Formats: sequence, C-alpha cells, structure tokens
Amino acid sequence: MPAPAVDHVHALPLHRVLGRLIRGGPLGLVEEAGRQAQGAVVRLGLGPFRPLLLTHPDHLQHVLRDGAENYARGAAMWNALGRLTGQGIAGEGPGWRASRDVLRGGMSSRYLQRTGEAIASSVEQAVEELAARARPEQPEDAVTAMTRLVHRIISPVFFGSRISAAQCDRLGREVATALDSLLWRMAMPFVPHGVPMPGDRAFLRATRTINRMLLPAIDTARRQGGDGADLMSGLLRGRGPDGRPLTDQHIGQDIVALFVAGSESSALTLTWAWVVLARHPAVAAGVRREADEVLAGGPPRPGHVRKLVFTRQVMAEVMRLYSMAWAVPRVAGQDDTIGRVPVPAGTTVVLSPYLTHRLAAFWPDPLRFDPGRFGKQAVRERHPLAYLPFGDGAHQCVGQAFFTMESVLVLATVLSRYDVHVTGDPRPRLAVALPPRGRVGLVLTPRDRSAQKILDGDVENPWPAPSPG
Ligand code: HEM
Repeated sequence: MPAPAVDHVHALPLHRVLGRLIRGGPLGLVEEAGRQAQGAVVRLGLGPFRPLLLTHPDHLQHVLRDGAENYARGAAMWNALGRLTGQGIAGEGPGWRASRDVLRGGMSSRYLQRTGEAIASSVEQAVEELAARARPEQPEDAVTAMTRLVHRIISPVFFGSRISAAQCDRLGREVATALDSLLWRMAMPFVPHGVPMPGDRAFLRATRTINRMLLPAIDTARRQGGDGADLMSGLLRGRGPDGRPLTDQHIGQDIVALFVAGSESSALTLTWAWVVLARHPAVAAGVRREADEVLAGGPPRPGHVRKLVFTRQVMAEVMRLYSMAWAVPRVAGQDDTIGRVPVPAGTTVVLSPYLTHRLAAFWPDPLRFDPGRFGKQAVRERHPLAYLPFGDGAHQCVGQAFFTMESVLVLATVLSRYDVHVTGDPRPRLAVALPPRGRVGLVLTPRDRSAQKILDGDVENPWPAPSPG
C-alpha cells in the first residue's frame, strides 16, 4: 500500500483522547487511534506533549533506516529511564556504540552456535522446574512462571555461574520495582530530576539493592580474568570511546538495561503464546506434531530450531498480535517532512509496531491468528517494515536470535512432554510492555498419549470485533 496522501496530520485532541481513554482504557485509545488513521500520521494531544504517532511502514522506514541519523533516542521518556539504565546500550552516541559492539557480538548467531547446547540444556531444566510447580491442585500464575523460566535461561548467558537462580529472580524483581517507580517521571518528563516525585524512595532502595548484587559479581568476573563467554565478561573486555575499559557503573547499568529490554518482554510473549495456543487447539496440535517429529522424544537441541519451521511461524504470529514494543520513541534532530507532514526539530515521534502489525492493508483480517502469514512467499511479498517486533535499524534488538531459539525450544519441549491447561480471561493491558489483565493460570500434566488432549483452556476470545468509528 502506498503511504496515505496526508496533507495535514490526523489530529487526536485532548478531549477525544480522554473520551477514548474512558471508553477503552489506554490500550483501547492506542488501538482506536491506529484503526482510524490506517497508516496516516496522527498528532496526539496529550496536554503540553504533542507527539506524532507513526504506523505506516514507509514512515517507519524513513525514521529507522533512510533518515535514521535525524532520529535519535532522547525522547523525554528515555531521559527518565536513563536514571536506571545509564548511557550505555540504552542510550545513544559513543557510550551506546561501545556497549552495542560487545553485546551484538555476545549474542550473535555465531555465539549461539557455540553456546547453543548449554542454552538448550537450560531450556530443558527450566521446563522441568515449571512442570514440577504448575500442578493441577495449584495452577501457577503464568506471568510469574514464565518470568522464572526466562531467568533460568538468561542467567548463565548474562552472568555465567556468578549469580544463582534465586539471585537472578531477586534482581529481576528489583529491576521491575525500579522501572515501575520511574513511571511517574516517564509520564511527566518535564518535571526536573531535583523535584521529588512518587516512586523516588522505592527507586533508590531498588537501585541500591541492584548495585549491592551486581558490583561484587562484576568484581569476581574481573578477578576471574574476564574471559568467560557470558555477557558480563564480554562487557569487561569492552572499550569505551576513550579506549579505556568500561567502568563498573557502565557495565552494571548495561546489565540492568538487558533485564529491562529482555526479561519482561520475553516472559510476557511466552505467556501470550500459551494463551493463544489454548484458543487455537488445531495450531497447538500442529506445534506438537512438529515437536514429536523433530525432538523424537529426546531433549531439545540447538539444531532443532531450524527444523521447527511451523513453531517459528507460530511464535512470529504471536509477536505480531502481542507486540511488546507498542511504543518506540525518537526525537527529530532537525526539521523534516514525513509523508507530507512537516516535522519540526525537537518533535517526538512515536513508532508503534503493535499498530503497524494491525494495518489491514498489510495484514488482511488483522485480528485473525494465522501463522500462515509467515510462509516464505508471504514474507517476501510484504513491505519489509510491516513487521518489526524487534525494532529495526541501528537499535534493532540484540536478543532477537536468542529469544527465537529460547521460545521455539520452550514450546516444543513443553508440548512434546506435557498437556497444558490455561485458565483466565486475558486481554492485554497497557504498561511498559503488554501484560495480561487479570490472572492467567497454567497447569502442566504429563502428556496423556492415549487421548487427543493437547492444550485446553477456559479463556474467552479477547479480540472482539473493533467498534466502528
Ligand atoms: C520478546 C522478546 C523481545 C522483544 C519483543 C524485544 C523488542 C525489542 C525492540 C523493539 C527493540 C528496539 C528498541 C528501539 O528501537 O529503541 C529492542 C532493543 C533491544 N533489545 Fe530486545 N526484545 C526482546 C528480547 C530481548 C532479549 C532476550 C534481549 C537480551 C538478552 C534483548 C536486548 C535488547 C537490547 C540490549 C536492545 C537495545 C539495542 C540498542 O539500542 O542498540 N531483547 N528489543
């Protein structure tokens, strides 16, 4: 679809923003803005803050690829986050470049080939721990269960054996607390840092605990020679823009940034995968069939990922509909034009993969779950920026290959061994990512090979037809 010919921006003034907020909540507001604009540029009237919402793939291509040098991070929201994640991988400029070089290499396909066996073995252990907890008499909260599972798998990748599983859980909790306590500052970025705000104390407490846990681990890694394959060792070998080693503070904040970027998004995406499979038993049956063929009753292996073609398509479709990156902000450095809309220097543009993934012109019947959309031919024929759950351009996710391996092996391992029961009525809720509204329960029982049962649930369809207008 060509970019819509917009001579003027599609405005969503404050009174309509509020009306939609009341009717559909924050996510309803975002969804309706996207539905009405269908790819046109939308100016959101949020009081003094009037960002442009971009969803059309041509516009995303302009911001993330063709004109990327004009669109840095640095949106006010990032300044608040910078108190937690620093100016390394979560920032811009030379500090970001130094971290990015290390982390991209540290999570590259070559690295995954070398460490794939260890990752697959972590997946198997994490799945068995999950099954031991998610029992019929006491369904596990799916988000908690998937968070724990993700921590088991990322902990050796981030820290080697320097941080125990329990410490990794604690670290994850403290990072989540620190992040939550920044929400006020992210929502009101114009308030100076010196002015006290709700959440400040919780933030300080959490960051102190995080430092108490991470700094000794960094010290241990340094004394061990810093030559491990884990990311913390990789960062110890990194060099800053001045050619000197990265400081402990830089490394610690990068690790926190990795948690922020990689832990919750992975856990929530896996949670939605179980919900979706419970709603689509035929798809679940297809994943199990493939797992039986490829794993053949054995443990997961890294080489299986390439062969689990349908499972990868299912995960891709889960990430289309439940794209954790619902808002990716950038700031225009100089005056520009997007479509035919003038973008003065200093304007915040908010890209929304979540909404781009719902544009009917690129995704016919967009709310229908259909892994077939990710067949080779269909992918080739689609606009390259119509699908970007991991972002695109200079800041594209460094954890993409890792998450693909992790998620595909988790689905295949669970379904080859267990029947899964999902309870709850989950619809996504707008937060930093998209957690389910309300509790989702998860029960795993050893697979009943005599029955047809695979995955069942008492979830309701969370995607009612969009309300007109
Ligand atoms: C479902 C899982 C994940 C999703 C949906 C996701 C999504 C994203 C997106 C959209 C971006 C781009 C942000 C931007 O352009 O500003 C990003 C960046 C990033 N992601 Fe992920 N991510 C996931 C998993 C992971 C994992 C597992 C890790 C690490 C182990 C990770 C580490 C990062 C880092 C470090 C960046 C920043 C890269 C940079 O700025 O250069 N992510 N991710």
